[in-house]
Order: sequence, then C-alpha cells, then structure tokens
Amino acid sequence: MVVLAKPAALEQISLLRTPEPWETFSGVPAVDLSGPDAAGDVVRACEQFGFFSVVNHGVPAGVVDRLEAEAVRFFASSQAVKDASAPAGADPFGYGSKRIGRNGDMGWLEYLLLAIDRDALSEKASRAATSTALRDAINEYVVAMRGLARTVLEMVADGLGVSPRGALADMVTGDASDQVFRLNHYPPCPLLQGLPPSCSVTGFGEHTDPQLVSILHSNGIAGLQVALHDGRWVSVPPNRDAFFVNVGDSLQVLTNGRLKSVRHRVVAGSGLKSRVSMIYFGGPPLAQRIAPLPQLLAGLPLYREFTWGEYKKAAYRSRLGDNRLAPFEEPPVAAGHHHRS
Ligand SMILES: C=C1C[C@]23C[C@@]1(O)CC[C@H]2[C@@]12CCC[C@@](C)(C(=O)O1)[C@H]2[C@@H]3C(=O)O
Ligand SMILES: O=C(O)CCC(=O)C(=O)O
Repeated sequence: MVVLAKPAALEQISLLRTPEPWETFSGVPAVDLSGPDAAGDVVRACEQFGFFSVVNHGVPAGVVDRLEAEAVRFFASSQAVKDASAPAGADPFGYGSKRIGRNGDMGWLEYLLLAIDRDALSEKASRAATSTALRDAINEYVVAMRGLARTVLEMVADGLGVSPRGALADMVTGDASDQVFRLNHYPPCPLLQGLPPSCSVTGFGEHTDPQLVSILHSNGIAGLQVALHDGRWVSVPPNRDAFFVNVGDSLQVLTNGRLKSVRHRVVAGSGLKSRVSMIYFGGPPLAQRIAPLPQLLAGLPLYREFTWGEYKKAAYRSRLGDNRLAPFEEPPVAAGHHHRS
C-alpha cells in the first residue's frame, strides 16, 4: 500500500513537545528610542541578549492594526484561495502551511512569506498577497519597518563607534537590499485540549535569523521564546504596543561576535485565540561582502569573508535549527601559534 500523506493527527503528534514549565522572562530589555542614551541601550541589549523590545518607536498603531486585520482576513479565507498563493517555482515565497523551508522542518502554523523590493512587495509577492487591501497594508507596514531597521542600525553604529553611522543601515535599506517579510498564524492546536497547560506543540522551531536584524510584532498572544546566553529558554511576555528586534547572524559576523544572534522559537498551545505575528527581515544585497568590520577588530577575525548570496544559499539548504555560521568560522588559533600575513 502506498501512503501518500501522513494523516493530520500524526503530523500533530510529531509536533508535540515534552511538557515543560514556562518561565516568563521579566528581564526583556525595553529600549525607549527617544531616550537620552538609546544607542548605548541598544548595544548593551544586543550584547547581553541579542534581542530587545522597542517602545516610543513612532510607528502609528493604525499601520499595525490595519495589517493585522488584513492578515486575519487572509488566513480566514478558504484553503483553495490560500493554496493558490503557494510557491510556484524555485523560490520559497508564498503561502505555506506546516512545512517551513524545504528541508523537512514542520510547525503548527500557516504563513505568507514574501519578498520585498525596495519599499514595497516584489511583483511576484504582489500576486501572492491576494487583495488590494492586504497589499496596501503590507506596503505601508514595510515602509515603517525599513525606517525602524534604519534607526536601530544607526544606533548600533553610534553605540559601537562605527562610522559612517549609515554603514550598517545602508546594507538593509539600499535599493538592492534583500528584504523578506512574513505573516504567521498559529491556530490553537485541538490535540492539546484536555492536556495539562505545560503541554505544547512546536509552532516555529528554534533558529537564529540569518539577516542583520529582524523586527517582530505579535497580536498579544504568548508563544515566543528566546534562549538566553546561559542556554535557558524563557517565554517573552507579549506586548502589542512594542516591536521585538532580533540580532541576526550577519550582524553577529559584522561585529566579530560582539553582538550575538538570538535563538528563538514559537510554541503553540491549546488557548482559544490564535497567535498572529508579522516579521520583517532586513538583509543586505546578494553581492554584499559580510566580514567583521575592520573598525571592530580588536583581535583576530572570528569569521572568514562571504557574500550574503553565498550565506543565504547555504541557509536555504539547511535545517531550521542548524548553526549556519559554522562553515564560515575561522578555526581557533592554538596558543603559541601566530598567523602569518
Ligand atoms: C528551514 C528553513 C526556513 C528558512 C530557510 C531555511 O532553510 C533555514 C532558515 C529559515 C529562515 C529563518 C528566518 C526567516 C527565513 C525567511 C529566513 O530567511 O531563514 C526562514 C526561511 C524560510 O522560512 O523559508
Ligand atoms: O511568530 C513569531 O513570533 C516568530 C516567528 C519567526 O521567528 C519567524 O517567522 O522567523
């Protein structure tokens, strides 16, 4: 007998996680972008945690609310409508359900993954976003996220003493920058009904983001967890009024490991409400060389130079949880041995 597809219940069972107690983290750094030492606060948060929340960000609530409402409308449309937005060719952009990437990663979610060209949806992505209202809401939101990414990266440069202060920001807001945007919908999982609250399913498996920074917003339903630098996983309290900024692998390399990308994941529960999140990934042009910035090199470089295109290609062939920077790490220099130039 040929089994063509795993029955839905089996897919859910394989996403079940070992029951664990939640520790809600009260120490998420909140950076007030209008504060007197915002640049110092951003750098300290990126060094200590690799993520932070942003308040007083200047993004109008209406921009977020409009997109959230359109995202909810899109995910509530019929399966046939959503499936018509599934990726057609080699690129992964479009609607997806449960399968994340093409290398076997699964999660209890559906999503719309879209490529952004300058400050709007790319031509192909425009076809995947099914209504004018959704497209307009995404375009409006992306402009706000590009501005926020620029502000954050200028602050990183200021805080680290990198000049010009636009050196990092230009990588993600230049005309050829490689930006990605994703809407995620995590419905409550029926399999969990009647199980203790410590039971959950994998919503989005643990990973670091490959780009320089990503900016996340969610609808106030819990689920995001991050790994602290001591290895402990903690839940991030949801906050509708804030954005969460993650340091990505490329920023880790550019700062020679001084800022560290953050491992994060989403767990989905049995609650009554769905989690809806939107995340903007700020990546550089494909030809951009990524290597520790000479201004930040106190000792030896920890990474060899690569282009974003090379890294992205490798990332898209990897599993979600892989350490995708490993192939680019310089081997540690043994004591007493010196580099010859
Ligand atoms: C399994 C995968 C999904 C992903 C591409 C990858 O092969 C490994 C990295 C994943 C990730 C994580 C951050 C956001 C994202 C869009 C990206 O650039 O890398 C996703 C990719 C995806 O969802 O296709
Ligand atoms: O939904 C979330 O909160 C995080 C999603 C995420 O990490 C991703 O889309 O890469």
